[in-house]
Amino acid sequence: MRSVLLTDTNTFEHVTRERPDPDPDEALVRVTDVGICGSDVHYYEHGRIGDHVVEDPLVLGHESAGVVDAVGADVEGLTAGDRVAIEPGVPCRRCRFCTRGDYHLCPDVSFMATPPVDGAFAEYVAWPADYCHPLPESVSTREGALCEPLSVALHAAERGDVGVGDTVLVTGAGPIGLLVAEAVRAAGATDVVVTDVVPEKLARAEARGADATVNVAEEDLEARVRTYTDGDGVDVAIEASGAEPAVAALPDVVRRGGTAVLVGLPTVEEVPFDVHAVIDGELDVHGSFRFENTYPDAVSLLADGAVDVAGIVDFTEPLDRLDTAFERAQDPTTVKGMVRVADVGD
Ligand SMILES: NC(=O)c1ccc[n+]([C@@H]2O[C@H](COP(=O)([O-])OP(=O)(O)OC[C@H]3O[C@@H](n4cnc5c(N)ncnc54)[C@H](O)[C@@H]3O)[C@@H](O)[C@H]2O)c1
Ligand SMILES: C[C@@H](O)[C@H](N)C(=O)O
Repeated sequence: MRSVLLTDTNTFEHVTRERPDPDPDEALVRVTDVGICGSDVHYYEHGRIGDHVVEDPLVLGHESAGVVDAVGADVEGLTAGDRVAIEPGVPCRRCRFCTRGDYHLCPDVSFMATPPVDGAFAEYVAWPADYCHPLPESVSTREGALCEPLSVALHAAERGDVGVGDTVLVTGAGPIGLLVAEAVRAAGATDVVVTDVVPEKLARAEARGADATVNVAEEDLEARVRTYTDGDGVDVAIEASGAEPAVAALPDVVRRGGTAVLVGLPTVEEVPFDVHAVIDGELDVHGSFRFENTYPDAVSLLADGAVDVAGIVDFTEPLDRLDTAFERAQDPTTVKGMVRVADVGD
């Protein structure tokens, strides 16, 4: 089967590999669609993310979907021909985090495209069948692949305990921020304010229904938020940029008793944070890491038309042009690039 390896920084090698045989509990999936995540681009450019270092050739891509080709002997409920979204993180299923339901916090999770676990820029993937989520007819395989960033967003909205009538600030209008805006809307938020520093990204947020946008390169965020909320601050702020000023601003823009959620990963070691404001205002500050049990909800929301993921896509390239796809993904105005691996999906 065709597969693409990251063999060095900025270097993909197209190779032919043995098609994997599914284990008894696995499905063999013919991959159709893979989204390019910022983390894929980071590994491509730098060969590492923090302590995760690409030491051996690695297949990137963890936002994927496809069509089941075959299943292992013990698999029930999935058959060849089923279209599935592939959940990329499989935990150990035994540790205290797994057994108490927080499987995304499992320290031994195998996460696609995180060294040494191969991802989905390949014709076939063998993956535990219970982490392959069937798609109804109304949900395309492209949308199935984007259940991954949507899951990050749904988990963040849940961590923020976003409820009906809330005013939510989303900092960063990349794929995660735009999908957080969708997720909080689905959770009942009635006012969604989105920030960025790139005008094209803010235009995307506006076109997708943001109630207000703030270009924080030009405007004072705290002043805009105070004006928008009659001086109170927002009920929930979800940080989805990783930018140090956006993280540092959280205590200034959340109302007393409100919630701040940290999704974006700062690239600097330390970020100043006003702890006094957190204590004085009794703010809840929550981290949000990947997701758990979100795929069924993501699929249902897509089937109901309650969220839009396909609209964040800027371009689709075939697997043969993976280098071009990664170059296009690095354009600061790009939100999401997709790779079409096989034309058997929809
Ligand atoms: N916690 C998790 O599980 C998880 C999962 C996926 C991604 N992430 C992280 O979430 C962040 C967002 O991911 P993404 O794929 O959308 O990234 P992205 O880089 O595509 O988008 C980030 C956006 O933030 C904007 N930005 C830059 N400075 C800003 C500022 N000061 N204020 C507001 N916006 C600003 C950028 O212009 C960009 O549009 C990244 O840091 C990523 O590493 C975390
Ligand atoms: C969650 C996922 O999208 C992210 N890139 C990670 O590896 O954690």
